[in-house]
Amino acid sequence: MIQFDTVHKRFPNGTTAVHDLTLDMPEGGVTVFVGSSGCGKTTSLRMINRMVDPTSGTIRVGGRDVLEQDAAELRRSIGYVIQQSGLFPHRTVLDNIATVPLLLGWGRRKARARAAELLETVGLTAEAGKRYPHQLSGGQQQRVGVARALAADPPVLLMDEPFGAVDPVVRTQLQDELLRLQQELNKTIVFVTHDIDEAVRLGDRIAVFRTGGHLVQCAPPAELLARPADDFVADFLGAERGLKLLSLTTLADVGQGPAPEGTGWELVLDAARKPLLWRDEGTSAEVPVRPLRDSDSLLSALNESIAAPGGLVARVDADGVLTGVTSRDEIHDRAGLAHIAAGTRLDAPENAGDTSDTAVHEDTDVAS
Ligand SMILES: Nc1ncnc2c1ncn2[C@@H]1O[C@H](COP(=O)(O)OP(=O)(O)OP(=O)(O)O)[C@@H](O)[C@H]1O
Repeated sequence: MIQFDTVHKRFPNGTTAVHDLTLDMPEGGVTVFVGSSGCGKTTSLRMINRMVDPTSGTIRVGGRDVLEQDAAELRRSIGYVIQQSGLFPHRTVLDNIATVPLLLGWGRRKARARAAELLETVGLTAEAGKRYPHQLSGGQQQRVGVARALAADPPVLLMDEPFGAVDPVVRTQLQDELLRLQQELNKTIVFVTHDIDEAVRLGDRIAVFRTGGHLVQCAPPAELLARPADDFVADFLGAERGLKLLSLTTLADVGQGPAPEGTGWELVLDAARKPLLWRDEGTSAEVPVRPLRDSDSLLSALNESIAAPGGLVARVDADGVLTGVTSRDEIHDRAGLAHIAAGTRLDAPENAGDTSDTAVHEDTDVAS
């Protein structure tokens, strides 16, 4: 859907922001750009909708060279979300969302009906639509920003640190919303972030840049975490990259057995068989329990198995009813398998063709 072919951007002051970038972004996927500050992520993103034009090279969206299209028209056909939401302060939320449909000549009634529908899609009430942006929280404003970008149903969405300015709890909620929306809408999304955890959570593929606008590696999150192309990528992913990898595997196929009864730590259930707490039979000491579902990650399970007395994790179904317990050892074993699977994926015969776009550059041409 989006193709960069040896794209170079040098600003008039001599700064090379993007260095010979070649990268394909498939339709319906989320590609996340990460890298240290000033490595060219935003410039690369902004060249897609011609807010910045490349010095050389070609960018195609849906097969068409962006430089052959009218810049304003192109921008209206591509959704764009930025960190501070970029909403018009003197227009109501509803009118903000209706901006692009109105520019496209949809007519006021149809544009507002579409805006009202989108308010609901991003989890806001109709009442919020009548307010002005400053009357909403930061997280709500970001939701409006996403709704506005989706208003004309563009196939491509560019998101530049859209959740960078909200607290971690709201950030997680917004990420969940985006994942839910993406399942429904299947847009081609390019997402810029500083936060590697956000990248791992949201990305189908992660492109790691380093200073001077060099792409170092582009690969699916599991592959990136298991097989970083070089020390730069490994350092960027952090010392806990092994744990991050476990956040990508769910508990679903980890075995479970009956909860212990009669001796040591016992799992106390309510009348509906929902876990309440762990209680020590001998001392009557009580410890809280955090039951996990099949969709929870191996990382959450490992965390809970360390915190839980006896190293047992309580497993529940979608209604919160106990299905069994899993031991710390079983979780460890599955974690080891997840690492082996991710680390050897490319060596498997059926994957003989390398699926990653890895470009390790030797020169260190930083901004001059
Ligand atoms: N209009 C401009 N004129 C001159 N230099 C620019 C301009 N815009 C960006 N740059 C420079 O280009 C380089 C890449 O900037 P860019 O904003 O793309 O990086 P980034 O990876 O998005 O950074 P951050 O993570 O800090 O937002 C930086 O050195 C920046 O100072």
